[in-house]
Amino acid sequence: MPSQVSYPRWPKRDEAAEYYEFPPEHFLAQQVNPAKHRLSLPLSATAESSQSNNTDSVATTSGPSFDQASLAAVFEPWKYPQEGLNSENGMPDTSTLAAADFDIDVRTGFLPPEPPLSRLDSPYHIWEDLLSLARSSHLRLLGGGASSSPEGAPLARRWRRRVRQMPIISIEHDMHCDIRKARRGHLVLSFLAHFYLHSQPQSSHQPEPATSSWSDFRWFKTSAPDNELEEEGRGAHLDDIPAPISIPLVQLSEVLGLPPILTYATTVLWNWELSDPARGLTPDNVKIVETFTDTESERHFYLTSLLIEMRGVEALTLMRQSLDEAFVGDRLASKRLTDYLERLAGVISDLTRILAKVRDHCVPAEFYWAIRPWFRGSDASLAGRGWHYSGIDPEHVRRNLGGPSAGQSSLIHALDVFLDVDHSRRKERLRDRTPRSVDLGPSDATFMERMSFYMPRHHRDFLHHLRSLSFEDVSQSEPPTTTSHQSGTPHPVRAFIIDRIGTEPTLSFAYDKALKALKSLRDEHMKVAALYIISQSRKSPTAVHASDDLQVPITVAPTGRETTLVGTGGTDLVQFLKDCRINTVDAMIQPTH
Ligand code: HEM
Repeated sequence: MPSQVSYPRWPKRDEAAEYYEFPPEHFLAQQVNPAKHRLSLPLSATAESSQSNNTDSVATTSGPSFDQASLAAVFEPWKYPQEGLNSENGMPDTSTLAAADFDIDVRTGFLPPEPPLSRLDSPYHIWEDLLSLARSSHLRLLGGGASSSPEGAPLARRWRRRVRQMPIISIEHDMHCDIRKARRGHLVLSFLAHFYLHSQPQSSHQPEPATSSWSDFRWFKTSAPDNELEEEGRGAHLDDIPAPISIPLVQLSEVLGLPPILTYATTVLWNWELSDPARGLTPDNVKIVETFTDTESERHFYLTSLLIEMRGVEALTLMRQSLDEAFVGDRLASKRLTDYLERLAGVISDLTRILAKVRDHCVPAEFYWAIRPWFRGSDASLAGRGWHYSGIDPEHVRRNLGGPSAGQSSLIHALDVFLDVDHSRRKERLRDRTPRSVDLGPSDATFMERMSFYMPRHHRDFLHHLRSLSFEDVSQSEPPTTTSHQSGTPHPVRAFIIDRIGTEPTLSFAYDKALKALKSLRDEHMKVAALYIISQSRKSPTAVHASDDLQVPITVAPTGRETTLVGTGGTDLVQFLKDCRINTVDAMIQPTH
């Protein structure tokens, strides 16, 4: 008997939501007891449901920002499910943290099946209030320098004091066992942490306000310590996350399996709501909730990734079906696998088109100078010493964590794992590897491996599981001639295809086609990175004229002309992106096709 493991159901059309034990036939159970059965799970489920109401939304968003006609073209012919998503109506119930699952939904992929909460109620409303207040308190990067208005700096300073003075709220009221609250809590606290740290002036004193304003009375009439200005001036609070944020943030991070910092999951996967709850999750009905700058550029930046995740749901389905076929391994399976790989190439091309459209509403200079610096992680703290989590870590302990990056998208990692793109450069390839300009040889912890640390625990587990899948035990009668894992364990899809190069050339052609599409995605990504980061770094921040509110001091971004550009996750950017592309090409079976 196979060992019994509980996973979420990939729901059929009308099944009730529940967790169940994988049948031994399913590819996710084949590790323990393979049995040759073809699975015919539906491509997408269409359960009917109603939408949860988000009437308490505090969204600061405008409508969807993609050109809807061209967006529709990208999402055609695949139809994103129109139905609402609710656990009462045939959806897997991911609302409990007790579920041993990969938290991947058949209709929403790595996105939660229900819209994320857009506001927490008592007692956590205090965090929400401070987040709302952050927007009206003139918080500027590095204190705003000369661009700050006379009343701006004291307002911001008082906001930071309020953060330090807020009560420490236990997550044990109900947040630790409610995943939607836990996600929203992580989002709010990590936004607060980044607002708090990155709005502090890095040096010298800020000008005092000429007069008191109405809001001074309303929010801060009780205290205005004289030494506060001096404290911030000498950097007393730099790189220090106050206990009212750090304690619940670290606790929630443990619950969610995330580091205590802003991540891709926080800014994208859990940062959306529906314009019209009745219409369900569709590309033209989703909008971003939280931003640092309240700009269209920032919303569109997150939205681009969100739409990629949505379109990627079909890729996950195709991967699952392909693995089923590779497992069955008969002639019909080869035909089906060829078809799935061709379709996967089409989906990846759609991802490329969505990525390219980031240019439509995200202004490069705004992104580089006014938005991206808010993402800085503690590994890029200007003082270069990491962040201290007060109330959690001893005084001398500093944590070095990277800021959010779409490199943390489990979807792109899943594509790499499924197609056997090897970023560690440790596996055997069919040909000599393409040399890199700086060949560092195999690495133990590649950037991509490190990035998985920034994914929610269940998604990281899913990738680990996908990586460890092998049908070696069932194919002993027909052992693969080529191994692709360092350990010698055959990669299920690649080994299947390589074994049939001579007899079924269309199969390897389709596999390479999917890899070519992934390479094109990386080509486009490099163009985007060149536009949004490399070329901006060569300009002056004074070129940012988006609005007075976005004016940033010259010290805020990496100094004007960096010799080695560093990504948000701390990588040598150009070299790294080139390497990712090289590793994609190296996975191809017959790249000259
Ligand atoms: C304006 C848009 C974007 C810019 C400027 C940008 C920039 C970057 C940078 C600087 C890196 C280096 C890693 C690091 O963060 O340290 C990176 C990596 C990465 N980004 Fe983006 N990115 C953008 C959009 C996206 C989107 C929408 C996705 C897909 C959801 C994405 C997926 C990735 C992936 C998977 C990596 C890891 C390297 C790779 O697999 O090729 N990026 N990006």
